[in-house]
Amino acid sequence: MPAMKNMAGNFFLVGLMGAGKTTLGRQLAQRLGYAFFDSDHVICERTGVRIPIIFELEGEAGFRARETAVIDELTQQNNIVLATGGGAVLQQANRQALHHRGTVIYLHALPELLLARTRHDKNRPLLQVADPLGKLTELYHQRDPIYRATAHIVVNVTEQHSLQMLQQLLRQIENDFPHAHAQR
Ligand SMILES: Nc1ncnc2c1ncn2[C@@H]1O[C@H](COP(=O)(O)OP(=O)(O)O)[C@@H](O)[C@H]1O
Ligand SMILES: O=C(O)C1=C[C@@H](OP(=O)(O)O)[C@@H](O)[C@H](O)C1
Ligand SMILES: [Mg+2]
Repeated sequence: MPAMKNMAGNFFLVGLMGAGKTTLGRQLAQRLGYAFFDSDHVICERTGVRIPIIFELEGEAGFRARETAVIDELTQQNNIVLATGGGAVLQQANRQALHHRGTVIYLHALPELLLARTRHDKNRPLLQVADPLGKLTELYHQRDPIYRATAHIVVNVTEQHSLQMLQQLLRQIENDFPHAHAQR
């Protein structure tokens, strides 16, 4: 029953590193006139350090605990767009909060494209390895089924630029959830 799907008016973006969650999320929020949040940015603002430092000092587990707290807090708002970090769906609590408190959009992209978009960035600790394509392929196989199970909408990310991606995303939201942003 689409009209009931997203009473809170929220949109949550999930997907692997480099899919464009942060970029497209900001543009979607601007288009809808919604507030935009990125869970990674909120964590960095609150800790005062970049993500690699959190991984270094507290390990991935420490980062995940902070991520879960921030996602629980942010998803309780209304009329927001939230770009999550790629690993947010690993925690059951996050999957529940995202799925039930808004419309979840999975930006699906293949490892080769994700590599092209992340290869020069040092801010993603999980990809600072000898074989980042191998790592992205491994993460893709682990996480793709989880993203699909959590999402209400799957958008295929291609080489098209972000404004074209936004148009495609808006069309899919309209088609699949014509009432999804009725509270706007
Ligand atoms: N449609 C696009 N076309 C080309 N580059 C893009 C596009 N969307 C995002 N990017 C670039 O890809 C990189 C990863 O995007 P980002 O939004 O940070 O992804 P995520 O938050 O999913 O990890 C950034 O350098 C961004 O500028
Ligand atoms: O996939 C992951 O586990 C991670 C993705 C990152 O966010 P982006 O998906 O925005 O790059 C960031 O949360 C952290 O480096 C861990
Ligand atoms: Mg991001």
